[in-house]
This record gives sequence, C-alpha cells and structure tokens, in this order.
Amino acid sequence: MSFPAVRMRRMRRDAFSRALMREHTLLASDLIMVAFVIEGAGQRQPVPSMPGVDRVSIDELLKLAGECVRLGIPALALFPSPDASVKTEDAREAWNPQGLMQRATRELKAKYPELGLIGDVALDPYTTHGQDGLIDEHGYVVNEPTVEALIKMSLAQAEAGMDFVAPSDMMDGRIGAIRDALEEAGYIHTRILAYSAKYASAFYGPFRDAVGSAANLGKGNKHTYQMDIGNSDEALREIELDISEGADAVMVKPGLPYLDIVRRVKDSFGVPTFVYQVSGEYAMIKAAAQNGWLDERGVVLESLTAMKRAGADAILTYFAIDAARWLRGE
Ligand SMILES: NCC(=O)CCC(=O)O
Ligand SMILES: [Mg+2]
Repeated sequence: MSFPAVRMRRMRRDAFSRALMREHTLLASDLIMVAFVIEGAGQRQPVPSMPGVDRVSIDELLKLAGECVRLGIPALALFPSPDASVKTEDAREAWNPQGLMQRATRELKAKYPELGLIGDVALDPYTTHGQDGLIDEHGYVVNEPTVEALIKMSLAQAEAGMDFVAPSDMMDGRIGAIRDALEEAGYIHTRILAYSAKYASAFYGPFRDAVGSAANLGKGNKHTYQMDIGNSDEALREIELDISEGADAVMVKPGLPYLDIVRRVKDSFGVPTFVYQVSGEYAMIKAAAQNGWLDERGVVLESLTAMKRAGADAILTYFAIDAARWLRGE
C-alpha cells in the first residue's frame, strides 16, 4: 500500500464534497436579534461602544422587527433602556402595565404575531443602583424579595403578550417561582428561557452603556449572583436546577469564551440550549473590523458557526440581521 493510505485532502478538494461532509451550517433560523428600546418616536440613539447598534423607539423597533421577519430570523430579544426618571430603588417601573417593554410587546405582537419575542427579566435597567435585584442596607442583592419583583415583572410581560420571559438575574429559585406564578395566572404557553449559566463577565461593559446602568452600577460588581469565570461544574448544577424548576430553554452567557460550557450542557442534558454573543464580543469584532484588522463578515459567520458546532440550538446576537443578510448573499 502506497503512502499515504488516507488522504484527508481528497474530500476537501472540491466545493461539492466539502458541502456534502459539512457537519454544521449556520442558518438565519438559528439566530435571535437583540434590540434596545427607548421612549419617544423616530428615535435612534447610537451606542458609542457598539458601533452599528442603535437604541430605538418603538416605531423604529417595528421596522427592525419587519426586517427580522423578512430575513427568517425567528425571534427578537428585547432590552429596555428606560428614562433615568423612572428608575427607583425598588424598580417598580419594571411591572408597570404601561411601561416601555409592555407597550413595545403589544405593538410588536399586533404587527408581527409570528415573530417570537423574548423579554429580559432582571431589574438592572430600572434600579437607581444598577444591580439586577433589590439590595439591603449593605448593598447585598437579596434573593427572595428580588424573586417577588421578578414574578411581577414576568406577569406584566406575559400579560402584554411576551412569548418568552428570560430571567437574566441569577437569583436562586426564580425559575420555579415564575413558572408557578405564570401557571396560576393562566399563562401556560409563556415559555421561560433561563439565563442559567451567566458568568460575572467583563464582556458586558458595552451593554451596560446601552441600557444606562453602567454609571449607576459604578464600581459595583455582580459577583454575589453571577458565576465565577473559573467554574464549569457549577454551570451544570445551575442548568440542572433550572430545568427541574421548569425552564423551557437554558442559556450560557457570554458566548465565544464559554463554548466549553455550551458543549458540556448540550451533552449532559440535551435540552434547548441557547448562547449569547454578548456586547463585548460584538465590540471586539467591530473595533478590529473598523481598523481594517479583521474581516467582519468572515469573523462573524465563523464565530456564530462555532457556537452552533459547540452545541447551541440558537444564538442571541447583535449581528443577527447582518449575518442573515450575508447568508443570503445580500
Ligand atoms: N442581561 C444582559 C446582560 O447582562 C449583558 C448582555 C451583553 O453584554 O450583551
Ligand atoms: Mg440558578
């Protein structure tokens, strides 16, 4: 037998055989667009640390939603950037039936009923201190009172027609408590996307600028509720708990630096596993691309494909619309 018996390059030689042996292909239907909502009309406010991402008023959000529908992007994740004037210590604006998220949800569902909506459930856009929960006199985020607030927030979103409530706060027991409250109120179809393995990451910086919590949080951090970046087994325990409490899908966050976690979660539980390509990942790619140091299209599609290869069923990304356009050759 002549050397080499196996030529790996044979299958790579032509486009047709490369296509036939390709294991994972990124589709628009894998993507979830992320949007920041603000008050007003005709408003588009750039987020300086996220070039290309604007905070938009509801009328502009409807245009963005229409583009998602046209491109076959199945869902839109909404984050509010409310006026500073409605922020309080107790975050009560979060469950105002006429609040920004609730109004945005009603208008989006009226115009595009087929587009899935994912509502963030955490108090940070609404608190004067920028923490995801309620705090005691020492600044410690208190678990059970926060869960009570998150229940009110989830019910307000469900009432407005939100398809998925997505608790991103990392309190203990909140998935079960929200699930019970939704069932009891008759919202049996409202899905829960649990941010189960959310790490205390430095990659969230630009997001905090976008929702306006960065200045309020100041030198504070979220280490008493978000996960330590050095841990992996702990992520599996968090995921297992959220599944047992009634989560319909679980999430790992951030994305690219945490694909080992995505793979472990998918292999261990086989549940719908989402991953979030966060603001800092977006900013890194954009900054390098703007300097001419990286090819944006290539790097974005490669990063998203890597997430799918790692086991993600869906990817939340600020690049969703761009990526879906590129996938169609637009
Ligand atoms: N709950 C959302 C975040 O905490 C941050 C997301 C991001 O950095 O894109
Ligand atoms: Mg947990």
